[in-house]
Amino acid sequence: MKLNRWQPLIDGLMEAVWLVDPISLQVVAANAATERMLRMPVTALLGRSVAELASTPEDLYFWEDVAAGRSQHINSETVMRRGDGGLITVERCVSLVKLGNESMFMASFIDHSAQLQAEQELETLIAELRATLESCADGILVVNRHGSIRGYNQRFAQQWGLPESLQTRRDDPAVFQWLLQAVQHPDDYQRRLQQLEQSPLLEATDTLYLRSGLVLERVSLPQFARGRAIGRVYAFRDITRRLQDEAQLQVAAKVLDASLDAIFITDQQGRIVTANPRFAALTGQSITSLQGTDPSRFLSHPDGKRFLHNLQLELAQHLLWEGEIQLQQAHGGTIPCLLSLVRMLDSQGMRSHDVGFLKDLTEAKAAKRRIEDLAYNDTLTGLPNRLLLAERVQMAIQSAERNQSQFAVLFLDLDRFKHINDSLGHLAGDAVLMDVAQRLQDCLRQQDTAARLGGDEFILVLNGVNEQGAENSARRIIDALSQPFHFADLTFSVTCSIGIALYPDDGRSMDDLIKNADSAMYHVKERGRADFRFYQRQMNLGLLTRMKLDHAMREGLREQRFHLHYQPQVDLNSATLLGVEALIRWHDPELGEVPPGQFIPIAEETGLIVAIGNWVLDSAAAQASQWRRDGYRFTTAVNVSAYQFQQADFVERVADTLQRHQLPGEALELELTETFLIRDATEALRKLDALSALKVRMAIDDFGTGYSSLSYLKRFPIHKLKIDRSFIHDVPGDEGAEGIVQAIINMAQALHLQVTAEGVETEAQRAFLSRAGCTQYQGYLFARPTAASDLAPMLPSPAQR
Ligand SMILES: Nc1nc2c(ncn2[C@@H]2O[C@H](COP(=O)(O)O[C@H]3[C@@H](O)[C@H](n4cnc5c(=O)[nH]c(N)nc54)O[C@@H]3COP(=O)(O)O)[C@@H](O)[C@H]2O)c(=O)[nH]1
Repeated sequence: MKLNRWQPLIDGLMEAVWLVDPISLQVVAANAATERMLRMPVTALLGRSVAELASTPEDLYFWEDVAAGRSQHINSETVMRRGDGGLITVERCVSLVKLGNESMFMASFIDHSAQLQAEQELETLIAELRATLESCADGILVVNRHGSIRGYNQRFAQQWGLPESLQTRRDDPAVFQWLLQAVQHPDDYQRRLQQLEQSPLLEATDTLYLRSGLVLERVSLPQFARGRAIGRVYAFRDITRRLQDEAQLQVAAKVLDASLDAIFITDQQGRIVTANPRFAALTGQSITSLQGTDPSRFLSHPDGKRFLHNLQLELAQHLLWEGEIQLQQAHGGTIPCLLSLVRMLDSQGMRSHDVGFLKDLTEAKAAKRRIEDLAYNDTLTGLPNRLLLAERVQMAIQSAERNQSQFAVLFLDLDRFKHINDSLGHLAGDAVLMDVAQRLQDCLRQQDTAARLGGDEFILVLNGVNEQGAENSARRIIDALSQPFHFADLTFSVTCSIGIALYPDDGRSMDDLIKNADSAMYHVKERGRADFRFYQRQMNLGLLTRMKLDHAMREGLREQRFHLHYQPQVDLNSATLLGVEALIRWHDPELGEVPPGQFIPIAEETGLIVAIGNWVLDSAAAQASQWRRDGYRFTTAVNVSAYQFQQADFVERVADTLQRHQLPGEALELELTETFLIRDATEALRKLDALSALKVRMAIDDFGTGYSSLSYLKRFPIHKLKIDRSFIHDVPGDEGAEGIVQAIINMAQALHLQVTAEGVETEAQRAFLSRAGCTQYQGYLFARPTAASDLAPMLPSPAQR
């Protein structure tokens, strides 16, 4: 074929080429490149109409135009169908060429499919990269090696607050300027950028503080292409929150470390994950050894296992448990602690951690105990104070009410305690008080209470005792306190006075009981101290009554409203009058006849007893002197109060009285009580010796009710014992009373003392006393106290004078 001679020409071409007959518009030749491009043999093309092979309208129209002579050339991109049915994009160029003397259309095709695919793939890649870039949580900025911006993502724009206007135009200097003004330290920022530009291979991580408050971590990595650095990628990570969290964690860690509370944190399984140094110190374990352990092994509670069960329930329900526990220590001890256990939940509401806060209560408890001690106990002696005493008395009242029983309140006051303080100093005084407190406690049973009211005043509450029990205790206490006290190298003695009030007869409240016991104690003081006394109703006349009586007594003295009665003291067998006892009487125009048992105690309290006693002494001496002048030789006895006896000039006054009334000393008998002698023995002995020198007789009144000690009877110049009428009242018949009366009589005989029985009212009493060896008596059996003028018939006849 003639066309074949062009075959080698087109076969040598790289592009796919067809030769098309201009008349038939059929393919007359196609080269091997066509075969490769269309994946079909050339033979499948030869002789075929180009219109038939056209795959697009453009190609079809072109070949129609060629056929009509309207066109001879086309060069554009078109689509061709391959042998396998696939379409390829080609750039196709058709021109009419002269080959020798023939004209021929030459169609050449350049396959753009691969390029197009590469372009599409590149686009896809770029799109993917863009999507990746945009989905990245970090801000990304890419620059080329000259520093020009290649791209950045939206996150970057957001982080830096890049305005829309800068994002939509390409203006690198403006963007960089924006970045520069956004940082807090532009100079440092700039310097660092220059360093990075000068060192294209440098990998760096920096922290940038933006003015907006954001903190960005910038990771800068060189970008390589074919082994060469072609630019740099900056990744900006927002670490603001992380820094804040870290800062908060650091603060939290510091707080944990510095906390005075012990803190532990457990995981979901309740195992300790961490604990602070305070918890480690309290438990005596290291933090590492605590990790993984169950904190319940350190917690104990009186409720035992029930406590742990309840704690877990409470935590589950209220996410909080608070209460007092004992913290077990490694060495076996325990510490009282306040535990606050807080449950933390995760975002799903499940148990995440339990945090335990422990406050050591040791000091707080000690302080509380100390406050309670201070509130309830006397600081010096440690004995209960008035507050605690009130509680104890209240309990005693309740118990007595329940059991229909009694209890006793003893008011104890040390005698002349002020002297100890003044002469030996307050340290000695304190030592005595502490010693007294100890001795009192030693005397009491466990159910009793010894309290200190202050100064040298103590209150004792004896539960469930009656009069006898109270008396026994009082005697025991007086005895215990009479034992020598030692301070430094000094030894001295201390006595006390005790007043006793019994519940319910002497008061139904603490105040009443203490007040009445105080009154009774006061009477002990007045009657010579170092003794005890039960409260008697008249002791506590109201203040108004006391003041009224005091006033009336003073007026009575001025207005001579007092007078004396005399009661005979007679020989027990012959009834011969041997003496008389002067007894004061007072008739007040308003109050009427006031018995001495009522006004003498008040006069003793107010001190008026000295004036009254002086008046009695003077009046009795005057009467005795008169009897003396009338030829009678009996003695006249006068009662002397403790306070009166204590007067420094007492002996001189007696001497003066005797002298003024020309009365020999032996005509006067002074009746004293036992406590006078015991209280200040040396001073008492001095006075009694002086009175004895005046020949004045001394009788011990109410004998048997006090100490009744043989030693003082032997030491003192005493002439007579008067057996108290309370013993006489019970004889004959009461074995105890009989024994006491007999013992007193025997004692008096042994000491060569006279003995007078008081209050003899019956013949039986007189007969008993006679059998017992008593020689004298006084009492209603013979005569009541009576005026001197009425005494005449009873006076001894002149023969007996
Ligand atoms: N310091 C002074 N004390 C005085 C003086 N005068 C009296 N007193 C004391 O007052 C108390 C009561 O005295 P009084 O009411 O006078 O009672 C005396 C007698 O009346 C009473 N007595 C005598 N015999 C009987 C009797 O058979 N039965 C009975 N029930 N009572 C009787 O005893 C009182 C005398 O007691 P005493 O003095 O213990 O011997 C009383 O304590 C007086 O001491 C005074 O001038 N100064």
